[in-house]
Amino acid sequence: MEYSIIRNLIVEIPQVPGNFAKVVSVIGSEQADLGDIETLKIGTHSTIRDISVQFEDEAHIERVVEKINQIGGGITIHAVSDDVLKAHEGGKIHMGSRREIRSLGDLRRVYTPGVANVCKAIEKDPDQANYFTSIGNSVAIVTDGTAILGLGNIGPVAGMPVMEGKAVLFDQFVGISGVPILLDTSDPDEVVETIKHIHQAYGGILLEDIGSPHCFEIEDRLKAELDIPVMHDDQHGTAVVTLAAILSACRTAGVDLAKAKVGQIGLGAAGLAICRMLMAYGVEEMYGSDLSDDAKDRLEKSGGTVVSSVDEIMEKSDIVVATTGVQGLIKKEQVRKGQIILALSNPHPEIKPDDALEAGAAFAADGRLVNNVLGFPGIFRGALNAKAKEISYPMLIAAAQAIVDSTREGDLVPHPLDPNVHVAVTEAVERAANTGQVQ
Ligand SMILES: NC(=O)c1ccc[n+]([C@@H]2O[C@H](COP(=O)([O-])OP(=O)(O)OC[C@H]3O[C@@H](n4cnc5c(N)ncnc54)[C@H](O)[C@@H]3O)[C@@H](O)[C@H]2O)c1
Ligand SMILES: O=C(O)C[C@H](O)C(=O)O
Ligand SMILES: [Mg+2]
Repeated sequence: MEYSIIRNLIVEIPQVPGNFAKVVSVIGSEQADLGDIETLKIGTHSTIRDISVQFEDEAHIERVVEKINQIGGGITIHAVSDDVLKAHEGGKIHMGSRREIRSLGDLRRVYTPGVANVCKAIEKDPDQANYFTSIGNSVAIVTDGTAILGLGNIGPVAGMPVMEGKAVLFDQFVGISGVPILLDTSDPDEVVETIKHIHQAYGGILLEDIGSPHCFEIEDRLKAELDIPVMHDDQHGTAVVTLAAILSACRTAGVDLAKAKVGQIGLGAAGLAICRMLMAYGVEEMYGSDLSDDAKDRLEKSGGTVVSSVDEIMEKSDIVVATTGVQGLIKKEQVRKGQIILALSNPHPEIKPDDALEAGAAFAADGRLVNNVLGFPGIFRGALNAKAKEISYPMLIAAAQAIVDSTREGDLVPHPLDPNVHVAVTEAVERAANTGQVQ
């Protein structure tokens, strides 16, 4: 069963023992996936609950609603609401101010004429901008909309909810102001030129959901031409978290990563970066497959071995990572006993972790669990804290190591809401930026 829709069922349940269980059992017997339950109102005779449920499609929702309404005894569905859309009403972010203006004195300090002195101080010594503006705490989240999650080239405006989401994570996890920038061009010359012209307002540039192959040239050129940290999240944020998950799995399984055979399905932005990171970490046998000859060439040039098909990767590899954007690409029959399988495409993985485990995998995870949210916030916080001019390989390895160190024995990665992991990544990256060393 593929769950692609989340809805909230607002259900009134008369207070008779066993009534709530009847509702839950209908949801279970119809194979819908029960999520959070919130009590909205406790009355004398009945309780109103908001039950979050994942469904396959609209027909599935209708079936479950009808069955619940048929239970009888006063059990009634009052509304079916969409929690996800509700959470997006009005957008998820806004630019706020850090100073209140309550008096004319405040106005003169915060704005004119006081502000002119600050401008002159920065004109005289541009470094002062680090202390008297928000620049050093702001990161531009830049997309051209060409590889939004695994949804493909849906354009930058359709990708805005993802960019706003990244801004929310930046703010809540590490206190960075993330500012979405939507580009209506994918031409590397134009993208680089545009970002160069606007970069001065930001302490760093996070490139997000920019497709391959143009993402490689864009990132390389920006890194060379700007003296602030630039990182393509889908490449390096993903590679860091994937390396961390693989290291944790190897730790638990007692496997030596350098000696393991690793297969990567999909050699786009995320896939190629994962291969490069794993090979730099010491993996000797790195296999990759893609539909595009250019993508395969890039892997060969980076030192990996191209194989012809998904079948061959599944056949050969102890550890399999998939980042194709293709839901259900890996079949249960292709899974080998004891494999570690990370099917990282969002919103739908190449194989569901439960299916992979059922087919014999030793570890399996999807892109909701192994997600670059564990990496990019702390990587940028650490880089900004250190006033680093770039995000270097030792900084990325330090981030991966910090994620491994924050992972409980037996888990693949920490919980993304664990504030300790973002602090640990920040500190490790800052240390690596200052010393050039991982530890
Ligand atoms: N979990 C995470 O943190 C995370 C991070 C980044 C990307 N992703 C996911 O990875 C996926 C790819 O993202 P990307 O930025 O690398 O996109 P991309 O477009 O750069 O790369 C996708 C690659 O997959 C290849 N591909 C497509 N179908 C294939 C098939 N049947 N067999 C082999 N290769 C195939 C394409 O040719 C392309 O090279 C997306 O679904 C995205 O959500 C997940
Ligand atoms: O946005 C995410 O959840 C992860 C990643 O950046 C992706 O593109 O899928
Ligand atoms: Mg992304």
